[in-house]
Formats: sequence, C-alpha cells, structure tokens
Amino acid sequence: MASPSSDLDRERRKCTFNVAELTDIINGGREKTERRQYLESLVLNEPIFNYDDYYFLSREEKYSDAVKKTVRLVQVLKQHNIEDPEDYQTLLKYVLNLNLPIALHNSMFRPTIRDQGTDEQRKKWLPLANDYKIIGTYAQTELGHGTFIRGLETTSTYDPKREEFVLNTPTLTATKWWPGCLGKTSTHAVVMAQLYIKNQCYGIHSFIIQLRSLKDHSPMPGVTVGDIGNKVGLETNDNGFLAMDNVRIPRENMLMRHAQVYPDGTYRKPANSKLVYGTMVLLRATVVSESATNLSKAATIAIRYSCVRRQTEAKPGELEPQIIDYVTQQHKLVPQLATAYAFAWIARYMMSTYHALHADIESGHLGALQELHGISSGLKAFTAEMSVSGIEVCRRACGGHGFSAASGLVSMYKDRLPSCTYEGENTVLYLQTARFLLKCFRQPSITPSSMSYIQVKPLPGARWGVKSPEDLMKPILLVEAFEHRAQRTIKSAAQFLESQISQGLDTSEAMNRSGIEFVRCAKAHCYYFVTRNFFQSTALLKCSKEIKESLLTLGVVFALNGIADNSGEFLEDCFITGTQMEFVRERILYCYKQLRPNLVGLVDAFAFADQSLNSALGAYDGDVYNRLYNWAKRAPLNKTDVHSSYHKYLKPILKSKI
Ligand SMILES: CC(C)(COP(=O)(O)OP(=O)(O)OC[C@H]1O[C@@H](n2cnc3c(N)ncnc32)[C@H](O)[C@@H]1OP(=O)(O)O)[C@@H](O)C(=O)NCCC(=O)NCCSC(=O)/C=C/CC(=O)O
Ligand SMILES: Cc1cc2nc3c(=O)[nH]c(=O)nc-3n(C[C@H](O)[C@H](O)[C@H](O)COP(=O)(O)OP(=O)(O)OC[C@H]3O[C@@H](n4cnc5c(N)ncnc54)[C@H](O)[C@@H]3O)c2cc1C
Repeated sequence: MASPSSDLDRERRKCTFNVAELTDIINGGREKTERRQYLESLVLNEPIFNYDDYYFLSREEKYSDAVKKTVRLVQVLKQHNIEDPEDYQTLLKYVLNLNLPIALHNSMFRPTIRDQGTDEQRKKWLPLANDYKIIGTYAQTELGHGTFIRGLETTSTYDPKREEFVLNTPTLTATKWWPGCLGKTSTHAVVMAQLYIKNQCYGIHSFIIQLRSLKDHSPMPGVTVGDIGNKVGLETNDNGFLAMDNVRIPRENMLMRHAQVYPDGTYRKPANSKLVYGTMVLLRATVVSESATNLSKAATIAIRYSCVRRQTEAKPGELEPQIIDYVTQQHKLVPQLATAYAFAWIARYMMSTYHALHADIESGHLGALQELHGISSGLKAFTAEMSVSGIEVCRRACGGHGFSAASGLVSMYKDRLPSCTYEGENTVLYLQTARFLLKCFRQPSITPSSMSYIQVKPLPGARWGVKSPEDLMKPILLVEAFEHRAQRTIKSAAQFLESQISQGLDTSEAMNRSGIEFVRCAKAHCYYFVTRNFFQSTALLKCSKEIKESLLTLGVVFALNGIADNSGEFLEDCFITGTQMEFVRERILYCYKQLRPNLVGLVDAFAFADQSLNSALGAYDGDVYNRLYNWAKRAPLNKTDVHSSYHKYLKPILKSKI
C-alpha cells in the first residue's frame, strides 16, 4: 500500500503551474490573499474554533457550541477593528464552516435597515446592530406562505392616536416560521407585514420589533417565539417561529426610506412596490458565491481523497491504482471542479453587477430593479441546484467513507440543500427569470446589454460550425452552441405562451401551462450566461500560460458536459449532429487526460484550511486512514468497551436459555 501522503506529494510535484499564483487569482489578487491569510490567522489558531469532535455533538450542543464560537468571533472582530463586510464574508467562506446564529443579523437584518431605513433610522439602529448590542433576523415567511409574499397574513395596523403600529398574528398560518436565528438567539427582527391604515391594506412593509428583553433575553410581552425543531442541516441555526399578540411599536419602527406613514396616518407609497423585496435580491446574489465556495470544498475533498484511495488490482501483481485514474471517477469529479471554477467566476460577476445596479437603484434609476431581479433569480437557482447535486456526486464518489460524518461531505450536503429553497424557491425564481427573458424578447427597448443576444433571431436551419474534435477547444464555438439553445428555447417559450392564449386561456392559466417551457428557457439562459462569462473572464486573466491552459480546459469540460448532459436540447433542431456529439464525447476524455496532472494543484489553489474542510478524507496531508480511525475511536459510543445498553437490555436475552 503506497503511503497516502506520498501519493499527494507526487501529485503536487506533477502540477505544471504555480499554485500560489492561481490562489491569488481566485482570491482577487495578492493583497486579497494576504488579507485572507491574516483573517484566517486570527481565528484558526484559536482553540475555541476547533471542530475535531463537532460531528459527535447533539443538535442542542451544536447550537450552543455555535453561539460560543459566535461570541468569540465577535470579540476577535472587535479586538482587531474588523468592520468591513468583505472581511466577515471571507471568514464565513474560508474559516467558519458553520451557519452561525448571527447569520441573519449580518446577511439580512443589517442590510435591510441600511437599504430600507431612513437616515434617522440608520443612525438609531445600525450602531446597535453593528456593535452587536442587538441581534436581529429577517422574519418574512409564515407557516402558510413563503413564496407568495403578497399573501402573508401578519398585520401591522396604524393607530394614529398613539402614533404606533399594532403587529398581530391573526391566524395560526400567519405564524412566522423558518426565519434563521429567530428561535433562541435574536433580540430583534425585521418583520414583513401587511400595512393597514383606517382599514385599508397597503401591502407588505417592513417593521422592526423587539423580540426579547435586553436584560434577561425573555420574550417581550405579546411575543411567542421558539425554535421550529430539528430539520435537514443547519443544525447550528435556531430557525424559529414567532407569533405576535397585538404588539405595539412606535411609528418610527416602520422602515420608511421608500414608503412613509405620517403621524396622522397619511400614507406615501414607494416609487416601486418591489423595493421592499431588496434584501432578498442581495441574498440571492450571495447564494451564488456560497454555491461556488461549497462546491469548491467538496471537489477539494473528493479529488484529494481520490488521489489517496487505491482500489482494485488493475494488473496482477501491480500496485492497486489510485481511483482518480478510473475515467469514470474523473467523469464524476472533473465536471464538479470545472463547475466550481465557473461558479467562482460568475459569483464575482454577480456581486459586481449587484453593487452596480443597486447603486443605480439607490440613485433613483428603478429600471435596474427588474434586470437585477431577472439576473439574480436565475443565477441563484442555477448555481444552488448544480452545487448541491455536485456536492452529492463528490460525496458518493468517496465510496463507504463518503457516508461517514468525518468526510465533511455529509454535513456540507445537508447544510447546502436548503439553498434550493430559501431566498426564493428555485422553480419560482426560474419562472421569474423567464418572465424577464420573455419581456426582453418582446421589448428590445428594455433589454439590458447583457441580454442583447435574445434579440438575435437564430437563423432557421442554423448549424454548429464544429468540423473536428479540435474545434471544440474554441470558446467561440462552445458559447455559440449555448447561445443558440438559449435563443431557441426563449423563442419557443414565447410561442408556446402565445399558443395557449390563442386557444382562449386567460393570461394566468396560459402562464401556468407554459411553466415547464419557462423553466427550460431560464435554465438554458443561465447555462449560456455562465459559460460565456467563464471564457470571457478567463481570457482577461493576466497569468501564466499553464494556468490559462488549465482554466480554459476546465471551461471546455464545463461546456461539453453541459452539452452532453442536455444533448436533446442541442439535437432537437439539428443544430448539432450526431457526429458532433461523438466529437464532444471524445473531447471530454481528451480534456480529462490534459487536466489529470493538475487536478490536485487546481484544488489546492482554493487553499481551504483543513479546519475549514473539517474532513478526514480531504486534509492537505492525505493521511486519511489515521484520521478516520482516530476520529472513530473518539466517538461517544466508544467511551466504554461495553455500552450501558448491554447491561440494561441485551444481557438478559443473551443469558436466556435458547
Ligand atoms: C415570486 C415573487 C417574486 C412574486 O412577487 P409578487 O409581488 O407577487 O410579484 P408578481 O408576481 O405580482 O409580479 C412580478 C413582477 O414583480 C417583479 N418583481 C418581483 N420580485 C422582484 C424583486 N425582488 N425586484 C424587482 N422586481 C421584482 C417581477 O419582475 C415582475 O415584474 P413584471 O414587470 O413582469 O410584472 C415574490 O413573491 C417572491 O420573491 N417570492 C419568494 C420569497 C422569498 O424569496 N423568500 C425568502 C425569505 S428570506 C429567506 O429565505 C432567508 C433565508 C436565510 C438564509 O439565506 O440563510
Ligand atoms: C433552512 C431555511 C432557512 C430559511 N430562512 C428564512 C429566513 O431567514 N427568513 C424567512 O423569511 N424565510 C426563511 N426561510 C423560508 C424560505 O424562504 C421559504 O421556505 C421559501 O421562500 C419557499 O417558500 P415555501 O416554503 O412557502 O414553499 P412553497 O412556495 O410552498 O413551495 C412548495 C412548492 O410549490 C411550488 N410553488 C409555489 N409557488 C409557485 C408558483 N407561483 N409557481 C410554481 N410553483 C410554485 C414550489 O416550486 C415548490 O415546489 C427559510 C427556509 C429554510 C428551508
């Protein structure tokens, strides 16, 4: 048996490029790498952030441990005057592989006050929140409604006499249900409720309510709050429920940047009713980045393990081969690695686009609202879906040890599953993106430049210009295939909708019956968008030839597997021929062979600390078997050789005469 670490050492010697240079590219430059290393040094050396026995903890212990880590993290941030949200994101991405009980405080509560509060409200609440004098969450979803925001039942009724709002949970289904960190941690919440003034409903608005006493953390009068119980993943997060029994808050607690209620009850409506949805758009953009990070972690674990794991005697008398050398194993893992890089690049695009369009919206150019919503909805759904399924492919590629909690892949999969549901259920968001695409298809004037391809009508009988397998290394031809598919499916969705309407269906039913076509075109659009962005971004990189070659080959792998996995959509109108599909399959194998020497280098470049991966299979040194065995020996069940259940239950039957 070769020594595991020597296998990885040999893999690292094979790498054809400078891994540190690629790490800088992934981080966004040398300075960002140094900043990340500084932040990691502040936390990773703290014993409190040790995760060795984390997988043995009960749900309650995990929550309590996470609160302990959170408090220490806040102290570290304060000690070192770390206030930049980007630094906090870096710590979340690369160091803390936990969903902290302050997750919603930083991801939604503070941004909502920042973006939807008046200057006075920002001045009042943000210093308290930034200094963790209060901890908040974002309470929108109810037992009865999550997707349909306009159907939420929680009410906030204005009382002009006392210049207060009365928040109420009128029915059981109005109970707020799911909000993160709501059950036991948060002292405050932004509550999304139907605004009522003089019995007239003005729709959903946001209100700040205190949930718990700042003296003893007990629930405030009229507030019933608690944890919703065990769920899949996110065990450290106290997703909770909240019922309000006519809880009064001052008028000033309604966030009034976009809509106002004056002391006498006069209402001034927002310039656009969707401005109140703004925080969700930010989170959807953030999910793109989280999807990239987690798929990168899973690929790191599975590829390192696949270089260490040797299995089956390929040739009598020879060393068992590394399982990474089975082409079927490469076909599982290399596409995940390619997708991880593709998502890292699109995440950068998404965040820069979010900040640019958000700035436009802040300065009153509300036209950007739709574009930002259309882009972020699709990319959130697309990256979440592919990242979660990619993590499961990586987990399953590790055989039996992929089922061990010690792999780090089980908890990662469970923690990432909800990303397909929260921040907008994926199907619902695909439908929103499709709605925007069809609008652009029908109205060129509102089409943003990023979607101008929709105006180009595909030539009838258009054919793919690939003449040989070598042609498949040309990004322009790969992007052309995905562009054609997206154009065709958007046009076909528009025509399908029109056909439904021409059959006499009303718009709502016609839209419903067109839903499958809508989701199809939204996915095709996202695949095109990510593929195009991958090649455009990589072409602009200033890096060694070897790195560029590896990244371009990863891009080809992402594109070709996208074609092979959806071949029907490319063959449907004969844009691609059967011969070209054979070229695709041949070129996929070629790319795997090209990438093989660099696979470990490509995952090492993500530079995840062992603590952040928390995986016996994916540690940098490859010492898998010792880590697994030593971890198992620490399992609570192994505290005694004979478990107490023997004496209580087993012994009598074993002693009984058969
Ligand atoms: C499904 C939604 C979008 C429907 O919203 P609704 O108000 O009912 O809109 P309509 O269907 O009537 O009209 C759509 C219309 O509105 C535009 N639009 C919708 N949303 C936005 C937006 N955010 N920004 C800009 N524009 C928007 C859309 O473009 C259409 O325009 P037209 O010109 O075509 O008419 C809505 O109900 C929704 O977003 N549902 C999802 C709910 C959701 O995301 N919940 C998340 C809760 S927070 C959470 O999950 C936190 C998790 C914690 C964690 O992440 O850890
Ligand atoms: C781990 C986790 C954390 C969360 N954190 C928060 C939080 O912090 N704050 C918060 O407010 N919420 C939170 N949520 C709630 C989350 O936002 C909702 O669960 C999500 O928006 C989906 O809504 P729903 O649960 O009502 O599902 P539903 O909308 O009931 O979806 C069920 C099914 O119906 C389909 N469907 C629904 N509407 C349509 C439609 N119009 N067209 C086609 N199909 C449709 C969906 O595609 C899905 O298949 C969290 C949820 C989870 C799981």
